[in-house]
Amino acid sequence: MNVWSMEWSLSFPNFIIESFQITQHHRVCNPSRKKKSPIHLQHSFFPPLMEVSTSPILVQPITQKSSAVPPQYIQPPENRAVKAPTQNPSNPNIPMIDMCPDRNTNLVRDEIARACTDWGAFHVINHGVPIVLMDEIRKVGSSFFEAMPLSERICYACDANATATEGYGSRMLVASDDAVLDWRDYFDHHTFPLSRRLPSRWPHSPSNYREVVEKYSDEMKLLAQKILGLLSTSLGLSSSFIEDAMGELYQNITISYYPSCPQPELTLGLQSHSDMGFITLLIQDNVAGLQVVKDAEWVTVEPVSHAILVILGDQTEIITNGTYKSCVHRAITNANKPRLSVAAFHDPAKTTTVRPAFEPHRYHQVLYGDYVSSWYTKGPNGKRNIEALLI
Ligand SMILES: O=C(O)CCC(=O)C(=O)O
Ligand SMILES: [Fe+2]
Repeated sequence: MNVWSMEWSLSFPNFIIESFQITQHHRVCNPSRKKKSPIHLQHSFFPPLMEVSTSPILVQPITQKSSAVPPQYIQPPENRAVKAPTQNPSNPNIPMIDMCPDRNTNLVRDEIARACTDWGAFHVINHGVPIVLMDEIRKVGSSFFEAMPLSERICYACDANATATEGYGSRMLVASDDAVLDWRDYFDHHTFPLSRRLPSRWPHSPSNYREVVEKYSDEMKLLAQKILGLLSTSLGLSSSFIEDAMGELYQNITISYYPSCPQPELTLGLQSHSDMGFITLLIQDNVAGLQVVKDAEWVTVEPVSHAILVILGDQTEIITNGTYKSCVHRAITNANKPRLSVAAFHDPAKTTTVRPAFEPHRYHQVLYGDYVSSWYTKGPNGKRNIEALLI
């Protein structure tokens, strides 16, 4: 047993029992089979400490048990979020682009080009995605985390020993056992190609959960294709250039839930990173927490309920030869309210090689599968992975 687990066991003995039960529940419940009652496992024995020396699996149960942040969630001082000045003229709001079909396409394209050059991220409105659908996915997502009992939620736990598996978890970005943990739980859905889409693995409740995620996934794919077309033409490429280079589109939808945190000054909801793929389309609830880097400063992306945030990923930086940079972002925590976001990631197949569209190449070409493996083994740490490809 390491020192950390000893301290943990002294300060949080109830939680140790509970985290062990979570692991056990995961093994016995399968949402597609008849539900088994977890009751028979509860308090059946006190687990030996050796077996529970790993970190807790989920964040949400900690917040219900403790007023202190466990040591594994404490960020080193250089990574902590210092409060941004409320009004800072060098920190303007992220660009807002009106995609209304009545607008002149050249104008929209120019605005997108400027936003991609200056920020690597921008809000879109009048994007064509029904606002009711955006509200519905936020609603079914928060119902999963807040209305479904933990004993049922845990039936959907992802495989904690593999990376990027579908389901309910907390450790997507964690590269090693001694990495600082994110103050976030999530549900990850595999949605495209359709052969990966298995709604029976998604939450059964509320009753419209699966239908809403499917519809939302279809809408996000259409919007992603539209935006990739505009990115391509804004660089003088044919409108299908990036989509063709991407090949078969892989889409994951991650609903992130950031519980309120007793010591937000010590933690991060999600560490600083850029997304691996081409573009991410993100919506948030009305609780601020997402921050992006602009001119070496962290800027908060204020929630706009009907807007969708477009975040450029590393493959877009590679294919545009660095004309458009991927956006470094993170999520901070707060002491008062949980926060929810829904991210739709659009990536190539792992067998696709991505290379710059312009000469001379400033980045090495990369097999996307290799890029993903390096991201998961080294961890994101801002832009470390893409910088390794610079020529
Ligand atoms: O929750 C957010 O606002 C950010 C989520 C995110 O960056 C991610 O999942 O990659
Ligand atoms: Fe991200």
